[in-house]
Amino acid sequence: MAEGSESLYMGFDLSTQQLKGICVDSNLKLVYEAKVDFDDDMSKYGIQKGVLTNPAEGEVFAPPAMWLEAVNLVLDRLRDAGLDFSKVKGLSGAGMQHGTVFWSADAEHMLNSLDPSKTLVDQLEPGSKGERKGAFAHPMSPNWQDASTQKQCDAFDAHLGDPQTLAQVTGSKAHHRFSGPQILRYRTKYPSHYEQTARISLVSSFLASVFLGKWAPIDISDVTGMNLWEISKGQYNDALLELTAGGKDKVDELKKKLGGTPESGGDAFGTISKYFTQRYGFPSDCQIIPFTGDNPSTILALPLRASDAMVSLGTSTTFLMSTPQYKPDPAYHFMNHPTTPGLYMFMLCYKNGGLAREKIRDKVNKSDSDSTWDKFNETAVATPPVSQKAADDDMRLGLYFPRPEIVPNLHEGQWRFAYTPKTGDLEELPNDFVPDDARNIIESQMLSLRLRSASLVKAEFHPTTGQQLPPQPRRVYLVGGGSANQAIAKICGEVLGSVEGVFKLDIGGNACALGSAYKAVWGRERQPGQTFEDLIGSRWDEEQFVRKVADGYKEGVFETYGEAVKGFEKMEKLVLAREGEEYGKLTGGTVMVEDKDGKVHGAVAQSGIAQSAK
Ligand SMILES: Nc1ncnc2c1ncn2[C@@H]1O[C@H](COP(=O)(O)OP(=O)(O)O)[C@@H](O)[C@H]1O
Ligand SMILES: O=C(CO)[C@@H](O)[C@H](O)COP(=O)(O)O
Repeated sequence: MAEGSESLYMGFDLSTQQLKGICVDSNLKLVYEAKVDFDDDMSKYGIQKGVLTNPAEGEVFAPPAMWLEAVNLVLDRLRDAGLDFSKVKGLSGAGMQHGTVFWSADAEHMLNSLDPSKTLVDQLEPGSKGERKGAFAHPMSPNWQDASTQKQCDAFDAHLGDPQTLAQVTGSKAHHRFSGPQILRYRTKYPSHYEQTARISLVSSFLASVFLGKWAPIDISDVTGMNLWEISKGQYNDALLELTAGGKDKVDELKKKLGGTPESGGDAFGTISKYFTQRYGFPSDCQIIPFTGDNPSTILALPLRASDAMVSLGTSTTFLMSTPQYKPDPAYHFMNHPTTPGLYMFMLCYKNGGLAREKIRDKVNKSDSDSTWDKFNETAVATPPVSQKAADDDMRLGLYFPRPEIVPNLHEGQWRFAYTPKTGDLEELPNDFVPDDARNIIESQMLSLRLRSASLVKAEFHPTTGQQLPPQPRRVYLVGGGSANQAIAKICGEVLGSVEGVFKLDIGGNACALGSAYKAVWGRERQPGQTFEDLIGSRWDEEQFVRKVADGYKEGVFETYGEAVKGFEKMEKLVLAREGEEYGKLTGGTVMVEDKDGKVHGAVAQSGIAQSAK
């Protein structure tokens, strides 16, 4: 039973390009939403698409000061829209995963003694206006798009033996953006800043700390995206802490910087700080429910079943499933579920999502300033699957990476191939834009998802005929900015299948912030022992909240893409093998490839560019 229509709950999403704030009532109905767009509203920070870059070192970062400024602005906008903060009984939030924030020793006192007549940024980060005396030991937060830590990643993988073992222990092999390798690099690149760092937050716990008025713990889900947490033991792994901290005797100091992590994802961290009660009128008993990563928060936007998949089309493309199976592998991530012990979140995350699609859209529009999607969509839909006009034609496949990619670990570049399914031949095509790229880039992203999620989906049955169908998701839910796009939805359904079709949440544009708000509802209103799925499921209004936007499984087309997946896998391996030597030199790292006998090994030095591979 809902507590009463007067209770409101807030959810925040601090993502790459925006801070979004929303408000729902106890019945999960969206009542207010507002956002701050960093490029539009915060251009004085010099950011582009929300971040700053240092390409020479592969660094991507953003200033936490900008996020502080955005917190005041988004709350001002919600108040202007009519939100009465005195009704807000609880709030939670999400931060883009894998950003790391370094607080100074003064920060906690500063957070706890803020003057409500002044903005957060003026009090917490006066550093930009003179001597550095602010709340941060380092003015920048390494962003999830950062690729500067290959050396540290190699050390992480090697420390426990190999990438497979690290994945088994922490849920993921070493990744550039994960806090473990990031902290290791930070400690060696900025030793005095590391020394002055009293607390290390993720973006989620950074934002929670601001609302709490003291350092908030990293939650039980986001902590599993750091390459530091031993999932089976529910604690930090000492060997990995030792590597990160630089010695056994430094482990306790690092543990203190990281703070503890409570087991429960629902028990409040405490009540809101008086800065917010006094400045905005929040009630003093408004509870701060654990903030988590944006991806774990997204899977809380609906009662997701184990056979459903979510595809988040934001700056990144991510693929998410909730599953009771823990099957870690270097190719993807497993994390603790944010609310339900015994469940895990399976995730694939690509850097080249929205921005890569925008680049092709700009080519189709023949303009960098026309941000309409109409021509891109018309072209994508008019192009046949994998550009095959007749069944015997070659398939057109490509990789579109304007930024260094995570999956696979490859430097920026574009590659286009013709694949002959009958012979398995791949022939490289000229690397120039052609209009078919509109369809082929969507296919490329979806084929990669299909390839890597194959072991998690199972055979489904046709909803009306009962006929057994090939393994695929039951439903695909699209979220994030790109979910507004009908052509992407259609092609997504054709490639990934999904017996019941492709769906979109129909309650506001932001599933991630919604998931946070639902978490706040659960955190405050659950009965003893009531799971998140149970409470949200009991208040869920399927007809109002969800809309089918495209068909899923289509006999024939799904099988064609099954052939294309084989070519796609081969193409990726070919490009990895070929680019491995150069990439290895650039990053000091290794790239895993498979040889002709199917054995996987690292750093293939294959000079010259193969024009075809059989
Ligand atoms: N109609 C559309 N078609 C395709 N992509 C879109 C559309 N509208 C927005 N986007 C994409 O959504 C992205 C932003 O998604 P969003 O989830 O809001 O971002 P983030 O959470 O990463 O800040 C943009 O980069 C843009 O490419
Ligand atoms: O998981 C990751 C990065 O590791 C990404 O999903 C980020 O969390 C960014 O999300 P968006 O800004 O694309 O929503």
